[in-house]
Amino acid sequence: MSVSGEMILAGRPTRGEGAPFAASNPATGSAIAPDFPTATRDDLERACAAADDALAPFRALGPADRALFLDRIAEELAADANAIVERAMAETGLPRPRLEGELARTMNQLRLFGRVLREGAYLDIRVNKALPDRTPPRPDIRLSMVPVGPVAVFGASNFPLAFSVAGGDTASALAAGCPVVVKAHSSHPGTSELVAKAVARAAAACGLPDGVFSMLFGNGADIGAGLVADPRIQAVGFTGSRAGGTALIAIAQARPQPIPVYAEMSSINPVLLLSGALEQRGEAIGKAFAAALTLGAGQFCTNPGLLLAVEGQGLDSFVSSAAAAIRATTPATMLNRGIHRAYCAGVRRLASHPAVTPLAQGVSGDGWVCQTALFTVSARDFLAHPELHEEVFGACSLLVRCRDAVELRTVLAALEGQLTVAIHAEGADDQAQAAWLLPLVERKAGRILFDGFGTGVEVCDAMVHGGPFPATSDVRTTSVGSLAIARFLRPVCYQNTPDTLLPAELRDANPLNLPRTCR
Ligand SMILES: NC(=O)C1=CN([C@@H]2O[C@H](COP(=O)(O)OP(=O)(O)OC[C@H]3O[C@@H](n4cnc5c(N)ncnc54)[C@H](OP(=O)(O)O)[C@@H]3O)[C@@H](O)[C@H]2O)C=CC1
Ligand SMILES: O=C(O)CCC(=O)C(=O)O
Repeated sequence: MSVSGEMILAGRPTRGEGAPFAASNPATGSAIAPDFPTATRDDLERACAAADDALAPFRALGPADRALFLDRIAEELAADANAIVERAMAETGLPRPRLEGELARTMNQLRLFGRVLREGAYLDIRVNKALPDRTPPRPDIRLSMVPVGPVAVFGASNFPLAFSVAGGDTASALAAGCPVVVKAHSSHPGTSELVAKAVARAAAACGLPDGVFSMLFGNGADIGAGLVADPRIQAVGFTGSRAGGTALIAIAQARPQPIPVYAEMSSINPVLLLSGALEQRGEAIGKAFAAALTLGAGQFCTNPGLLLAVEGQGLDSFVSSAAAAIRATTPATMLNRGIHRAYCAGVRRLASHPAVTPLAQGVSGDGWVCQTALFTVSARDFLAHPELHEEVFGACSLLVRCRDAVELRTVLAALEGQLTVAIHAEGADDQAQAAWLLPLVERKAGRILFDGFGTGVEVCDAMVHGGPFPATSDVRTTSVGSLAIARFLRPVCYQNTPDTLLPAELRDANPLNLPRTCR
């Protein structure tokens, strides 16, 4: 399958009529053919109208048939795997093994939601049968989940497959029964086209209504903002910058009918290095930290951007080992000019900050490459300068040196919400300190992990990839793992409803054989 510059408009390959743009190869800075004409307001209108029309028939399909659709998307992606990976390599500068792994993860996510649909627990079916003899009598009351309606998904630049056109947001929204309109990320339009065509082929093969899936090219301020404002869109999935996420939240809140925006934005993922762990294995943790920091040029929202540790010999051995590993890191190509520019500006800001001292820098290079950087600051200065708490997206981290555990806790308390907090602990004293810190850690992050780093999110039932603002805009949810489907469902209760009028999953005979709570 070749890239031709087409969007998917209500299930069909369509050439936009708006101003065209081209992708750039971040390794060379040169444009990659072809041009991608963008969507017009009319295209946006058609995509949203078709999505709205598709809602009822897509819901009526039932979980088992939607599972077949998700499995079929995975098959279509597998059939086009080589073309998708090669185009993504050219558009993102990410290496083949990373993209092959990401494609496999994308297919597994789709299949995971297929399993979720077949198991049926996501519907949280509750049946309270009538109690006519009770005083007062209880009516028959039954609850199930329904799709919220058409969902807008914004592809992320840093995961061109797993968080993009057929990524976790799209997979979980489709699984919930919501038609999806994707606003493609302009950094990888060719990859987006290939993936969108795979989704469209799957939809056609499953005989689904046209409007179940659309994917539009266009800039954020116009097509992106228009999509969130469209009255037919009922929820938004987004991964990207804090500025972008908060802009979309403002648009969604200003609508006559406000809607939820599930935005995953900014996180510096504090790593707490407790004294016992540093004394026992400071050197090994230093090496492991440098590897986690530089993975994918640090372009992960789970990147370890902040280290908190108490001064001492263990910390010294951590620092010398991490610094040596960082000095040896070769420059890696970043995703695009904007992300490279923002990274360089962030590193310059830290380097020129009077309270901050550089500890190590990686090898530098030409072009849009990431030169790894590690800085340090005292806890006192960190607390006095909130601007040091901001994310620098890329392989840059800041070590906060604390006088004692109480000061470390004070620093942690001053931080904003996070996706992850990692704790390195060894021995009884560290365990006791971790137990003392955990209630605070729980308030800060959606995922707490021991003796590791947050990069590399497992896609499974127990995963939480979320957290308090600004990590995400809704602390109650996750964008990775099977619980992500809950973002796109809402409960509906049926009272004294004739059996034949109930959704199949609520009928007395339980024809779909799904689990239910009956009391
Ligand atoms: N924490 C994280 O997980 C991530 C953080 N980032 C951060 O984001 C920066 C830029 O990266 P990028 O991926 O382009 O993220 P952006 O947030 O800039 O863009 C993401 C998507 O949102 C759209 N968008 C952005 N602003 C608006 C707006 N005001 N109204 C409507 N749509 C909008 C963009 O459209 P368009 O580009 O067409 O305008 C794009 O499709 C990085 O330097 C990094 O700091 C990036 C990726 C992940
Ligand atoms: O590490 C992961 O797999 C998830 C990363 C992520 O969500 C992001 O970087 O935007």
